[in-house]
Amino acid sequence: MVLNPVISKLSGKLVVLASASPRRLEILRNAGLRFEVVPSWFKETLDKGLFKAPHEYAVETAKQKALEVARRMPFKHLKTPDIVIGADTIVTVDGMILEKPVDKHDAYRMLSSLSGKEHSVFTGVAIVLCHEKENEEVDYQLIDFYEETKVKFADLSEDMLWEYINSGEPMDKAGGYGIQALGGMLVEYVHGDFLNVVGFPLNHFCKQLDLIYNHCASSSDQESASVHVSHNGTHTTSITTQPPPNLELKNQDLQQITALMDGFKASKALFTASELCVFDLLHSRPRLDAAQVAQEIKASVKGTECLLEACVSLGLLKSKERTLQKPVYENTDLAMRFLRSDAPFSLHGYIQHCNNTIWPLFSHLESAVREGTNQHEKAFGKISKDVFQDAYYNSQEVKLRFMNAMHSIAKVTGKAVATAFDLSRYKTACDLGGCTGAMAYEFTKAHPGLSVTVFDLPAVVEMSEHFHPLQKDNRVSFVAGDFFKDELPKADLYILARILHDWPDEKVHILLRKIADACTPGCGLLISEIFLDEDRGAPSRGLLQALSMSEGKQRSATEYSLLLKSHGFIAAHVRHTDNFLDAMLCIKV
Ligand SMILES: O=c1[nH]cc([C@@H]2O[C@H](COP(=O)(O)OP(=O)(O)OP(=O)(O)O)[C@@H](O)[C@H]2O)c(=O)[nH]1
Repeated sequence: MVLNPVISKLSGKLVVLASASPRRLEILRNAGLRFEVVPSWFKETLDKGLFKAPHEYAVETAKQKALEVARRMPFKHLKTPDIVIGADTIVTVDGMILEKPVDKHDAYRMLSSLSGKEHSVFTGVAIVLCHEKENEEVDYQLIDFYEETKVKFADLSEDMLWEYINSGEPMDKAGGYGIQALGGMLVEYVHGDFLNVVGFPLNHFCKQLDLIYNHCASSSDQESASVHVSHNGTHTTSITTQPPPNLELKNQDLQQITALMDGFKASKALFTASELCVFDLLHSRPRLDAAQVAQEIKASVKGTECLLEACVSLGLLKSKERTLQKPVYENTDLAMRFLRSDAPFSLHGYIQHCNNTIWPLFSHLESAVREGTNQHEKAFGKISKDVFQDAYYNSQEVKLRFMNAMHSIAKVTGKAVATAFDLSRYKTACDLGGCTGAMAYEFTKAHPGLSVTVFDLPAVVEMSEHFHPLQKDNRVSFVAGDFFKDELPKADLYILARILHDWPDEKVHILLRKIADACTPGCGLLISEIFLDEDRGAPSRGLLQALSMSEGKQRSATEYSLLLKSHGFIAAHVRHTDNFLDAMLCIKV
């Protein structure tokens, strides 16, 4: 017989069936398996609402039944089994999970819900492989799978129902019937494994043993395997071999955790070097040693030495050893391009903002999470009602720092956003909240026929000329106003770059309504944001940024397009730019 070699693989092993079901015992005995029966004490009380699909509930119950026996045996039976098998059978109909009826009325409820309909029978199976270690501890490797069989019942009259219930057969059976006995008379057809309905999917079990013992997952194999077998058009069987709980210390995992734990130290080292203008100094005077750098930045030699060495380890500086002399330092290419304050793509302004604004907010993250509120008061000693009003109408220093931060991000991201779409049909654009105009200049550079009006708060427009490029472009102009309150300049393309994430949906609707009112059909609206993946699992840049945001939230491209759609904008294209920001072009219909 074809399957016998698989069953024979278990000979000589202590196999335990963790089940009180006489049907399971019979099915496995008939297959020639030799085993002990130790019924599980696990109470079948898992919360069904916690499972996405019914089979997950059956599999989890099977696992718990088998694990309970595997863990109990070494203590109560003073022997460790090699293999423990657990199973759980359920019936599903109309979104309900039916187990064994608790009384005759429950049996009536179940059987009448099955009458004249097709239902599914799922049996979840768990195989626990026990590995005894030298110190007498036991490792458990868990393999689980499930099988689905479809069964159709004939129409059942009340008389038939009660006659069957009064036979006593339904009481210890999932769904209230035993297909192998009187219950077989109620059934019109069965699609799939008959024994699965009775309580144990023997064929699938043997295939799984074959996988374990003859193919990939030997009992000592710690790797996971996943195999999906499709039997026929009516049902699909899944086999999932899962790794045991991983008790081994893997260096790669440890490195991942350490990198996360140390992440803040790396950020702070970068912020400090940037704040102390180390990268600017080493740009104008490369190859200084630690004492020379310390003197220039007015810091201690010891502290500077540590900071420089840390920057070398982070790839921001290079050190050159000199025989019998102290090492000297210079910027790496990365520092030259992004960290010196006069570099074309300098992030210096944004780094200062991170250090002075984001860092203090993050140091109160625990309170922010507990309270769900902005931690401005704790971090800066005063309540914040509106981050922008605070940033712009606070001290001159704070305002400049904030504008610098926005400017550096816009310079780094501007080209990718400006060139994401063909905008040749637009002649006039309005960059709402366009701050220093850095993004607007990228748009006019990329689109020769386009003029851009930057619309921002009066305090911003007043300062914006400090940031204008040397070669001024008269296609960029500035208008002062509040986009929530004032009339928007007329344009056939509106740009919202890094604006919407700062606001809750209510405010986004106010702004979009104003833009929609200013638009004629065919006008464009270009939004640029970090678009979260649709399952909101990434990118972490966006998700981490959300932790310190006051009122706003990060959204996926679909979430943005739904907001826009409600104001008559159809999302025409979405571009993931690989830069800081993604972009979406919408058209007013
Ligand atoms: O057609 C049939 N359908 C179902 C059965 C039997 O129903 C029970 C299902 O219950 P469960 O999976 O919880 O298993 P228990 O009997 O409680 O035993 P455990 O100790 O393993 O929890 C099962 O016995 C099926 O065989 C049937 O006989 N015919």
